[in-house]
Amino acid sequence: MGTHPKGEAEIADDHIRPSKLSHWILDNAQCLGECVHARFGAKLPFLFKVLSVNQSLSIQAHPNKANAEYLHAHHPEHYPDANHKPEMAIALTPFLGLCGFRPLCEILDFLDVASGGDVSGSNGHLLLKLHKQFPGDVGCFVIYFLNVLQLQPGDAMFLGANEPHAYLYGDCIECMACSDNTVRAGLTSKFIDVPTLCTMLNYTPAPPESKVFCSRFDPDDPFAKIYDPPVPDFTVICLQIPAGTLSYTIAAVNSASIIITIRGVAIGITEGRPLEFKRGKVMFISAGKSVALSIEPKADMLMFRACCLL
Ligand SMILES: O=P(O)(O)OC[C@H]1O[C@@H](O)[C@@H](O)[C@@H](O)[C@@H]1O
Repeated sequence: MGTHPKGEAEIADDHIRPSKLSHWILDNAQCLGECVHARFGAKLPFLFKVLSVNQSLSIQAHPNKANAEYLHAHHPEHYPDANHKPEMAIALTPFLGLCGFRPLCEILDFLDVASGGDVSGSNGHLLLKLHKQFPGDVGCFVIYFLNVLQLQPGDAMFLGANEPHAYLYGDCIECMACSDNTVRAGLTSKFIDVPTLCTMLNYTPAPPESKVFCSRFDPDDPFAKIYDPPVPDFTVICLQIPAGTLSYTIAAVNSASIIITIRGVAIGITEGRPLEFKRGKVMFISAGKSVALSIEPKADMLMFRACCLL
């Protein structure tokens, strides 16, 4: 959901022309909000996704802005744009991922096991699972160097520049800067750029709990939880409206936003027309616009909203 040329959003509303989101934004640049427009130009700065990970995604890291510009200029065949790609994953189901280098003592313990020590707690099940998906791929051994994170629904991890990571299993909401620059390390048949990877990685060891990204409650809205990473490109707001609530207003923010409904049903009125919010429906909301919802109160409603709170 966004305007990256590799997967552009189409507007599925017969009343609206042009139907490509990027073209509509160019014609209606005020929808982005003044601050976003001033900072990023007439472009939506973020990409929003739902990932359903059955087979593990590649072990990878994303370049910072300066490195992304360099890599795109010198190797455009591997680095398709000049933007950085900080990203955040918020678990929808129990979710397994790798993130950042483990504390050194843990890595040393695993090496000890490999040379004949105790074999309990060796992550053998995960190793075999990955090896079944990617036979012979040395990336399978990365589970002994990177933290294995088990996230519960609502938990998040933020992947800043140069942070090694992988998504191994589960469903998540993902938001990132509008880019597709990935430097891969393993668990993939795609291009792996070892020299670039080795020079850029964050090698600082840290415990897994330090890799779980904390959200905060919105003082103005008891139903909103804000995931605000330390980058300007995006923020994600989780809206969870309890069963029994009949109405709720999606508040105006000063940037464009994209909102996806995960659970629940509601009718929103915009420009005098009713729009149905239900599982899988995606709405684009212009900066400064609010949407009043009439909610089907039998069950709770869960929505995620990507925006840019500058
Ligand atoms: O290019 P590959 O290795 O398939 O990785 C691409 C994947 O990268 C991750 O960082 C996420 O942004 C995913 O949404 C994306 O699908």
